[in-house]
Amino acid sequence: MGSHETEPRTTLPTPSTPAGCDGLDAILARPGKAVIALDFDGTLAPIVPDPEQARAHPDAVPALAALAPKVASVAVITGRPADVAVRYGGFAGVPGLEHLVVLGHYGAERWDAVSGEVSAPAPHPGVAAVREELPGLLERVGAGQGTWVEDKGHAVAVHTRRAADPQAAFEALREPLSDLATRHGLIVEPGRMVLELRPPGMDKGVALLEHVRDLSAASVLYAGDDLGDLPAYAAIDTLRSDGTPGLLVCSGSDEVTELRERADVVVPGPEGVVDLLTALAAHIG
Ligand SMILES: O=P(O)(O)OC[C@H]1O[C@H](O[C@H]2O[C@H](CO)[C@@H](O)[C@H](O)[C@H]2O)[C@H](O)[C@@H](O)[C@@H]1O
Repeated sequence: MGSHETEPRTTLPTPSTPAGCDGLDAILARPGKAVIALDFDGTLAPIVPDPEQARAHPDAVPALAALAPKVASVAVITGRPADVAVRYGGFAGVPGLEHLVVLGHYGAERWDAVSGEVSAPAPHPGVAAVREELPGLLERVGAGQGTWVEDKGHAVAVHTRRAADPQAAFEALREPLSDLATRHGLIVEPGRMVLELRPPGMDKGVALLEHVRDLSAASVLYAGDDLGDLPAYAAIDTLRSDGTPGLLVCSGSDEVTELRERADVVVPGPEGVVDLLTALAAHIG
């Protein structure tokens, strides 16, 4: 269900694993010590063909705002630049989200609602070099119409969703883009019909671990939909083995199966994520 129905769903799903049950129990037992962390595209925002048109699900911000005052922290951890996620999410100046944190560029950037400021690392020189070489490379490999370059400042992403055959275009670009990234000290981050060339050294797992440990949180929920979320899933494994329970949520799609297989709870896309957040807030009371 979603925005078209009048009653919000308040039934919490039963996690499919004992560890997931422990995670959910721990969040409900001591919500004030829980971190709720979520990816943006595909999790809070429905996937759309044009990345510049992505926006948070209309019920996402109200759901986050209802939950945030009841938990230790709500954080959005995204591959987007932090300021872009804040804009597309509509996260700034929202009552209830005064302490929201957005960790952008896979955790390399941080936006705090408290200050409204973004802290960002120095640019990696490889990004400028890649930006320069990319048009020539795309022409040489015959990347067709519909292949689109998103300049993210600290990274460059090549999208194929709008190509005639998105998956074939994605596969054809994998190797040449990997070579280009390697030559300039970058890595390739594959995602849903996107290959991103970005600096190494940070991922959503590192970002999530730091955030949870900074807050001395006692439990954590992470929701994601794409390959770039797998390090955050691994971070939850680490936290669990250190005695901090966690809940792995997959915002399900047909495009990525890896998360679905590892998740404790699978929900049907951003609409299902919103329902879960709403149910959590209702259960915390
Ligand atoms: O970490 P995320 O918040 O999930 O960001 C990952 C990438 O998301 C965006 O691309 C994806 O969403 C687009 C809009 O729905 C879609 O068109 C595209 O196919 C998806 O891959 C974004 O454009 C990238 O910069 C992010 O890295």
